[in-house]
Amino acid sequence: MMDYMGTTITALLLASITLLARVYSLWRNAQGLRHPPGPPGHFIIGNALDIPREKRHIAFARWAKQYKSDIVYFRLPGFHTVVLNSLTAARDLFERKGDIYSDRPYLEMVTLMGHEFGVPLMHYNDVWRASRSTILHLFRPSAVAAYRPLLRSRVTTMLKAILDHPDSVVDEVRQYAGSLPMKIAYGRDVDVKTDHYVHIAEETVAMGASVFFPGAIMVNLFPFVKYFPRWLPGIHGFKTFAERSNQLCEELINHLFDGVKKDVVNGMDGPSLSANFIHRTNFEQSEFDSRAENSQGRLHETAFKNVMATIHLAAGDTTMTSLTVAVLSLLLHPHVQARAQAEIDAVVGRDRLPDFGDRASPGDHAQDHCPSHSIDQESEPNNYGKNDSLKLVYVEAIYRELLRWIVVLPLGIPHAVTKDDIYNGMIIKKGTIVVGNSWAILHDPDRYPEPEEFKPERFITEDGKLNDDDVLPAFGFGRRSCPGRHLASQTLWLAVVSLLSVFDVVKAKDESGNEIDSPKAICLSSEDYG
Ligand code: HEM
Repeated sequence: MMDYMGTTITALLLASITLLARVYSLWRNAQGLRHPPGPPGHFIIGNALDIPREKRHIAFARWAKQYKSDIVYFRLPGFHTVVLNSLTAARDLFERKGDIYSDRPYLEMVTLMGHEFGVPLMHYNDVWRASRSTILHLFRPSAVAAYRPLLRSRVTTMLKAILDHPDSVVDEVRQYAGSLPMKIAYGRDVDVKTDHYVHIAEETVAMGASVFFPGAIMVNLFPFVKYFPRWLPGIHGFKTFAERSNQLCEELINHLFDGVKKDVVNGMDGPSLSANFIHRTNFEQSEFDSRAENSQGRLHETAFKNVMATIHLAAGDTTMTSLTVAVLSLLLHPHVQARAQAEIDAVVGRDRLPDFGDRASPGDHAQDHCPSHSIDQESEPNNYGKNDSLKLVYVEAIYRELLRWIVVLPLGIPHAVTKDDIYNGMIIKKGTIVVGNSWAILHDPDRYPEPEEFKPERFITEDGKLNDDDVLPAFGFGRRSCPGRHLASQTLWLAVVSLLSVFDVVKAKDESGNEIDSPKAICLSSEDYG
């Protein structure tokens, strides 16, 4: 009897709260505060049927046109979502109001899968702050300079491998890009095609991406289904998926780091961020509390291990994909290759490979202090700041156009807002998921005429200089923007310029001599240059 009354009272309470919330929302609307425009939703399911499974960035950009608003709104059960389709809106909210637009959405499946250990999916709290500031420190522009010797040596290996196997250009750029995070974080030399940890990192990223959207999986919309028994239809699948993910995360976080620990104990360790950390902390597990740092502002081991695994996950896949896209983009645009090669010829000549000193003002090299956490400190003086007309301006424009033309993370990683906000008379409620549509921003025809065309020259002014658009939306926004972008920029630039300086990327031919859609590298001889 008491149970029955309790249930009835709870039900009445819930109904009253829902009613009050609805009345409050109607009252707000009556004050002229409406959600941003968007497709009309249906009862309960909201806009679940309007969201395409693929190429959402294009659908959202289309909605922006259809509803004549750069910011659009849709609703899914339990979630309000807003998409920002213009640079102005992204800057206004993610940057100017960064204090409230920097959380990540609360998605049940992300928690069940154990993905919150990673900085990209952490909530906006002290652990995130400490972890992110460590990554920013490790990959600040001056610290990234320390990786130049490593990048040069890896790029030379890549060029030699392509020379030996001209049809494997994509495999070799992936090897170059994918092997770097493992080397930097754990000091491991890996073959990305066969390495177990590279494979599980790829699987983990793919698993995360497949559920990191409210409507992607039922448990995101109706979290209580996690309590349902496995034998009910639809429950076993997501529970097994979550268990597999936890297993992979555990391996990624602990096994690699513990391997470095063993190497340190045996005196077998090479340079790496993990080895530096282990040496510095000398295995002391000092002063822990619920925060990520100790009183000297240093991360404790658990938080540091999570940061290393984050670097492995966040850096590998994005950079490998960017370089794969780069090779395919060059393949489709032979005239771009020819113009870049002429520039390299004029600026660098044929006696050496291009180097970072030939790079035209990428904006990454303002300060150059010695990093304290780095491996292999760069010792030679750089020549940034030398006359820009002696630099590779067109190659820099290609680098920017590559980031713009095919955006690797077209919708970035969704942010969430931690307080009710009003923007241009529209209400954005606390907890709303806020998506920056980087693709729409980088394909805005007002900023980038003929946005579907691959035109590096759009970044060059009439007097032959680079303009000030460094396509940062490709790396996200505000306080959550990519802290690895300086490393990414160096890694991509060096690979692209080196490829261009040694090879033509052309279409391969099948056995009958017909061109096929996969790339092949042809070494440029001195006659080709002439
Ligand atoms: C071409 C390569 C890369 C691209 C296109 C890229 C892009 C992005 C984007 C779009 C975000 C989301 C930003 C936002 O939420 O607004 C992000 C976040 C992040 N990236 Fe990258 N990234 C790249 C390489 C890297 C590298 C090399 C590292 C590590 C060294 C890295 C580490 C991270 C981390 C830790 C975050 C999460 C930041 C946070 O939530 O506070 N990324 N990246």
